[in-house]
Amino acid sequence: MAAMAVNVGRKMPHVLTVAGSDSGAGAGIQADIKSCGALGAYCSSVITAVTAQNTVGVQGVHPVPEEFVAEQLRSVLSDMSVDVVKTGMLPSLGVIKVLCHSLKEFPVRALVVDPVLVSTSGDMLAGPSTLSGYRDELFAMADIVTPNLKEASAILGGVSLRTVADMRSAAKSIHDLGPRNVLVKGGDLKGSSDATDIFFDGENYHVLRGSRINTRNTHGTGCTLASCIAAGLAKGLPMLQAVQSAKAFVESALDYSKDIIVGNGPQGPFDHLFKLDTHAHNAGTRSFEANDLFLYAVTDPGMNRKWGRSIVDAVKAAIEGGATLIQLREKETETREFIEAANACVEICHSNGVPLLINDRVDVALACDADGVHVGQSDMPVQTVRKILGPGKIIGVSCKTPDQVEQAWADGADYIGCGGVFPTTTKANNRTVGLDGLKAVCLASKLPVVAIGGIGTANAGSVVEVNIPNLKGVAVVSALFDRECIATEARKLKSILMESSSHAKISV
Ligand SMILES: Cc1ncc(COP(=O)(O)OP(=O)(O)O)c(N)n1
Ligand SMILES: Cc1ncsc1CCOP(=O)(O)O
Repeated sequence: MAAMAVNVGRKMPHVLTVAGSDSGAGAGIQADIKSCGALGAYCSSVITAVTAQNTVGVQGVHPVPEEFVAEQLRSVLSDMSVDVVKTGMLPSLGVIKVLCHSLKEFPVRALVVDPVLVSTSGDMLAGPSTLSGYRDELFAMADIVTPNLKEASAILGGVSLRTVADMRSAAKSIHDLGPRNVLVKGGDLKGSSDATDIFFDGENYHVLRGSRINTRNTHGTGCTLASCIAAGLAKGLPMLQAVQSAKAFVESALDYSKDIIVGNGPQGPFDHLFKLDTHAHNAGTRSFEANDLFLYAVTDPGMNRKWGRSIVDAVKAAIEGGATLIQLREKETETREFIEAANACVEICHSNGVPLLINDRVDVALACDADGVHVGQSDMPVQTVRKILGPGKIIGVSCKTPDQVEQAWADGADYIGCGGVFPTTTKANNRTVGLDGLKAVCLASKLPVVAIGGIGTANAGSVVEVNIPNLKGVAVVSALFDRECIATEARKLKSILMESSSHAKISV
């Protein structure tokens, strides 16, 4: 709703990265900021060293004086309500001591330690005294430590790590040094055809298998994984889930970026934001804006049959009348026909700058390269949908309660559909939550919300009057598609929404 567009007073999930700058921007601070941004967490940064590096290797390291690291830490931690601190390159024992001191003065919810000792090109990034600083001071404060095989070996005095069984015992030995959880990353395990990591929480081992992506663009993988874990924790995920979704993100990003070319050296960076490879899938997908929810038109095959219209004509008419988002909710349409219609609708929607989502059917969304999917509480879980569709797509989820809203946020949904706000005959056996239920959902949600269920010209104004900033619009089925002229009804509804929101207290 035009007047519901301002987000006031929302606390952002916040990660502070304490790490080195990588001039080539594949790793370090630059990778951390991009990763957190891609996952929807704010990322502040304390720079511990400036490095001169590129895709060939590290040409120079210029540590930042310890007192100035301390000053940066104080600036951020005293002001910005940081949820999670993530560490990368800590170039001296002094910097580790400064960090431990700051974390005691300004405690945070979680500490993620990526023990950066050696760069992927083999260059040393920390001296021997730093290693003792990790072991003797920082690990005891850490919620998770994420060494690769070389780092795990160095931490444990040079033990050789050649098998998954070795990784398990390394995880246990590192856990004995104090961190609550350990992730030993096996990406470099010789002779392994996949990317197996071992997660140990002090009681249970979890073998996390992933695909090995064949690419030179792996620079910054460790920084990215640790930052994604930190972002997940900042968003409220439990540790194992944060690790699993971070691993899935890194795998998708490596796969997406496998053919991009930046620099001439043996190790290239990858694209955290899924934007650079214009030939890859998801390219050109329009990013989600909450105001797209303003007038959300949801199709219905029964209504189209009743009025003798095709799906494509119905969608064209809704867009002509001003719909800002389309969902194909084709419960009874055969898959072949559904995909053909969806392909045509994607073209129409995109040439009009309107995103298109598919209800429930992730396979159809993939087949037609739709902008995303809307799922309900008993459909495919949001985390699974995200894994399949990747981070660039829009995922909406139906929620009736604050608990469901909390889960949707943690799972990485983009918006909430809340309803039925009013009784409806379009969806059978659907519990009505009323305007009070809608308010409760909006107040609990950090995500934008769209109201659905029994909404039309007669009551759209009362929905707008709920007047909570993250309520961004109405989703309607019968008020558009069970009418003689879809475009006319869309225009009427849109002008009511615009008029009512101009009276709402919150201004644009
Ligand atoms: C925008 C929007 N909100 C809610 C729903 C309902 O989805 P779901 O709970 O999956 O129910 P069905 O649509 O599958 O009957 C929706 N489709 N769109
Ligand atoms: C799909 C759905 N989810 C909750 S209510 C509803 C139906 C909305 O249809 P209508 O706008 O015709 O009431």
